Amino acid sequence: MSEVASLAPPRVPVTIVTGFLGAGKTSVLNHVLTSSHGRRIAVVVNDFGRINIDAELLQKSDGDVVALANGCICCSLSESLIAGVARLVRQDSPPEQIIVETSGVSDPLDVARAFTDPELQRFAPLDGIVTVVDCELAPTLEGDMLRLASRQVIAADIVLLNKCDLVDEAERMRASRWVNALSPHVRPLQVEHGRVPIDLVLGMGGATQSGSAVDSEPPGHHQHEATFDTFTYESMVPLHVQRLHDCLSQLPKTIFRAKGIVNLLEKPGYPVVLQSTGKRATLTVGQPWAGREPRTQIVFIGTRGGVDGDWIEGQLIEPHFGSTGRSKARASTRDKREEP
Ligand SMILES: Nc1nc2c(ncn2[C@@H]2O[C@H](COP(=O)(O)OP(=O)(O)OP(=O)(O)O)[C@@H](O)[C@H]2O)c(=O)[nH]1
Repeated sequence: MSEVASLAPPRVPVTIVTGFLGAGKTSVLNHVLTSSHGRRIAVVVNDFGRINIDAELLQKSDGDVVALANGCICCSLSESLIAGVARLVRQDSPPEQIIVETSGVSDPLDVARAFTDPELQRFAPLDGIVTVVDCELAPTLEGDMLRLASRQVIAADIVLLNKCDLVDEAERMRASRWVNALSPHVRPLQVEHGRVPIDLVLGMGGATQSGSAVDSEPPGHHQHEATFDTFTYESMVPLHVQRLHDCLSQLPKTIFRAKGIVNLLEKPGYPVVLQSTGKRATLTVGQPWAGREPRTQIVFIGTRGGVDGDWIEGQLIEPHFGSTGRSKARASTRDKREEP
């Protein structure tokens, strides 16, 4: 009997954390991972850009992190998601819970659909979908961006109205009404910096709302690659803080998100974490590079055709580096994907 039990795959519930670009998904994840709950949690993080910056920013150092980059787990990386979850569950000491952080361009119902696979349902059942909303930015979205953000809310079992510190009561109510109009069954929870009660995210006890929505949604209704572009700037040459500041302050509205690790001229020996969402940007000094080679890696994400890599490079590359020095020093890429 005990032998049979040990041969059966463990059942590890999966929570999907989703939300628009920069809404605060990684903040939620870091809050959960660093809180004292005594549970062993593994995470799958997906970044749309070529480099998985989120994996770098996670406050988790053991092996229970699966990083999937350069695509979206709701479409091009769906099989990698399934394989990653399977690997986590089948390891010698499997986690008690898996959290999947989608990229900001993901449609969570498509991610959830991967979990309708009977085999996956057996060992990694979907527990629920948590959608993080930036209550400052969400009401300003339009067109395709608004449609995507709306789908993320419609899919939610729980909605977190994040960044409440940045808005007044009237704006919080506005964001709250927007959520309720889309999804009358959820009561949005107001939070700051992703600080959500842990039990709300872990052990939701079955994907009631998301489960039924998944079944009723037709597949293949969206194409991220048709909607979003990314550009990755990479360089070994230290970057002047003023250049970075000037670039960020002039970013066109078509770029929603920039994030990465910066090798700043003014801060030798330390990587500096760049976070930029909408018109806000922060730089935070990280732990020393130690053995790592200092380099700048910044991913820019925006609308299709709205991310001008040449312009970004023109802003960031130090003018005293001639063309030879530049080509050696940098390796930026307009992130390539299959055309839809
Ligand atoms: N003021 C304020 N800033 C926040 C809050 N939550 C997150 N941020 C900041 O917003 C930026 C984006 O937060 P992340 O948690 O990385 O957002 P994300 O949704 O994971 O971003 P992507 O994965 O790129 O889509 C970071 O600079 C955070 O520190 C909040 O409640 N208030």
